[in-house]
Amino acid sequence: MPKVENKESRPVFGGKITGALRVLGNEENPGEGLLSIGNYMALDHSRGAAVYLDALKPHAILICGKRGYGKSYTMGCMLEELALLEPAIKKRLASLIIDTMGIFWTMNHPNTFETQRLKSWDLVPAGLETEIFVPAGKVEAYRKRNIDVKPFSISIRELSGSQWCRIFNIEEVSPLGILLVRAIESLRDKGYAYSFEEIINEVLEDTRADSASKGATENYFRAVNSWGLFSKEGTSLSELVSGGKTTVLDVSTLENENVCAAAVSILAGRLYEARLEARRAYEKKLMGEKVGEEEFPMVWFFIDEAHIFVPAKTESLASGVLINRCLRQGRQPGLSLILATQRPASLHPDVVSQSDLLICHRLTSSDDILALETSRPLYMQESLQAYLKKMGSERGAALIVDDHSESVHLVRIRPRISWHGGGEPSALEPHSEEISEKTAHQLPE
Ligand SMILES: Nc1ncnc2c1ncn2[C@@H]1O[C@H](COP(=O)(O)OP(=O)(O)OP(=O)(O)O)[C@@H](O)[C@H]1O
Repeated sequence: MPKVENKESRPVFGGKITGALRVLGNEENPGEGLLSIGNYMALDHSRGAAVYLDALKPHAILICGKRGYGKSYTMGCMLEELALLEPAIKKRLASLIIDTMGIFWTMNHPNTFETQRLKSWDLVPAGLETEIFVPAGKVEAYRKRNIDVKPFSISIRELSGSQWCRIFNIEEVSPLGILLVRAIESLRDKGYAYSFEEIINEVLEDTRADSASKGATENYFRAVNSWGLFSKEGTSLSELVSGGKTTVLDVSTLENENVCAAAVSILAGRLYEARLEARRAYEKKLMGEKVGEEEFPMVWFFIDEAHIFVPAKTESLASGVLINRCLRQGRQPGLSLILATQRPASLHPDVVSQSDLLICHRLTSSDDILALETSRPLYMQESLQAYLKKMGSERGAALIVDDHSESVHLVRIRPRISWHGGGEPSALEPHSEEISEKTAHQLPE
């Protein structure tokens, strides 16, 4: 990775800068742990100096933009760059992406579709070592399509009675809700893992509930069982996340948004706890104490379709942990949160105000622009709308607002080296050159 001491790399749009700008996200970065995300784009749209993001410190990053202008592509570039870091830094970091659209499994394959474009950037197609997890009950369906996946499940006992009520959209004070909460809390009190069968038995044995509520509860849990996301023990965090690893958790088969939010909430809570523990161990090590265990890595937690998990006007099952722990307190334990959305106006306002880096692709809806404008940093000299107008409509172009150097940058995100699975399908046949490139590196059927 080249060392960046580039005096040319000043932001196109000015802003307050002290000395030469080096790396976005950390003014003190010594030229290591850099994510090469693209190049400056001059106002005449010619290519300028390279742009890097800092990966040494934890960050809260919001990526936004209207449909099809590069959000998931940019997240893919960041995942690639984290996977390509120098070994000494890479082993202390881990990437985990919640893939709501089922498009990141393709990262194992080289991007032979854009070989020519990559060449113009001095890049070559390359697949990345990625582990893909899917709900345990869906593993066979993926394997039948020749997609190599691992099973993921959440322990049933991680969810409280009131969380189950949210998942089923049941009022906690209804007869059904009361029965459900009573059964779950009684099982949780026993302190061991339990299955759906044990929940159903607990419900059926409840002497205070009516038979209609019992029957309905039984039906709900039988339906949940068929989603294949829950099990008695659940997948351990260390299986999912470890130093140097890129993990994709594909939740695209889960149709129930509340369940996705519950899964994210549990994972985010566990990541936060694990990092707090790692941080304590690190401090002890600094104080000279012997600490045996391998350190849990600093995690870069990526979430696509973030408006589902941290909505503006209501609370999802994941809102609390994402906002209060990951966003507000995540920096201290070393947890980075990267959220992407098409609809900033539908996001909780704290996401915008707590993000230290905003990567904004094309946006045209006035609601969305206003949502970002409302927490517009004072150092922005023009309105966001004016900046976006200058940026134009090129896919992959992005405005980056960096709270660290208090500056605004116009950047063209680099092409992906690994296969991007989120492109729009076209009714036209691919160009003949693309076909020949593709058949030379055929993707599995
Ligand atoms: N940096 C880039 N360089 C070149 N092409 C890009 C770039 N970013 C995006 N594109 C093109 O735009 C297409 C759409 O990008 P992407 O899939 O990231 O959209 P999105 O913003 O995530 O859309 P959605 O909101 O629908 O998920 C890509 O398939 C690719 O062809």
